[in-house]
Amino acid sequence: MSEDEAGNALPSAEHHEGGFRPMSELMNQIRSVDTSRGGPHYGDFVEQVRTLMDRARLAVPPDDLVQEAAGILEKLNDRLGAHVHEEWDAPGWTRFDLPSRGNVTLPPYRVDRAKPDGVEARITYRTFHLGGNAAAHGGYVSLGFDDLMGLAGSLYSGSVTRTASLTVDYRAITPLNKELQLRAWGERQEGRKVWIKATLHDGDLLCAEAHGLFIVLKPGQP
Ligand SMILES: CC(C)(COP(=O)(O)OP(=O)(O)OC[C@H]1O[C@@H](n2cnc3c(N)ncnc32)[C@H](O)[C@@H]1OP(=O)(O)O)[C@@H](O)C(=O)NCCC(=O)NCCSC(=O)Cc1ccccc1
Repeated sequence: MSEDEAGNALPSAEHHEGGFRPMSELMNQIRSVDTSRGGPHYGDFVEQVRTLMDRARLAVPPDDLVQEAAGILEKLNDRLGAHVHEEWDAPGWTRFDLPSRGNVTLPPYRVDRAKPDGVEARITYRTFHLGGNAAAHGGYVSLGFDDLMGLAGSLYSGSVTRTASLTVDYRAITPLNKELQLRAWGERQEGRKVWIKATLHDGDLLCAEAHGLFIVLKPGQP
């Protein structure tokens, strides 16, 4: 994707008017959102991109394969570049039928429960998320927390929130390629400030826990 195309992918002024307005529309009118963007095989595409990232993390290919892969990917990126849209039109936030609502940049998760009193999800850190010594990278653990704590913050407060502060305590290594349990819930709210807690478990083992301050956005705030 060229820089021009990347520029086109940024939110337009129209969509930024009212801050996270499309997200709040999504929270309020979840049933009316078009979940078919990207078509019936979009999930296969996301899965192949994820697998490519897994392979890229650990593969040691010979140079002829490196060149072949780079050539194939360059052609594919050129073709995909012709179909880049701005963020609110992309399937990567509306595909609730897919892990992480179709957002390939997030660790894949499935939400089992999302209510004002809390969110429960199953999340899998993959080979791509390797930090070292078979453990997930702490930044990706934090990414999973941020996304699902943001959801918990919005449901708890009934408004769209942004992360102001996020603290993660890493209690045990987070394993890869295994479904883990992530829970996030609101603790209290004072005005626009919403305090959210979260845990990440591998069965009975607490891998990490987090607490964060989320701020309810004012009308028009980006
Ligand atoms: C909006 C805000 C967070 C707050 O600014 P404003 O609106 O101007 O509000 P103001 O500064 O007046 O504060 C209000 C009250 O809060 C307090 N307080 C504030 N901060 C702190 C603190 N750190 N620590 C402690 N307290 C703090 C502050 O003292 C005040 O308290 P007071 O009322 O006097 O008692 C701004 O700093 C910002 O945009 N930061 C960047 C956010 C960003 O980029 N985040 C990452 C991307 S989001 C994401 O990824 C999530 C996501 C997931 C999934 C899907 C979608 C999204």
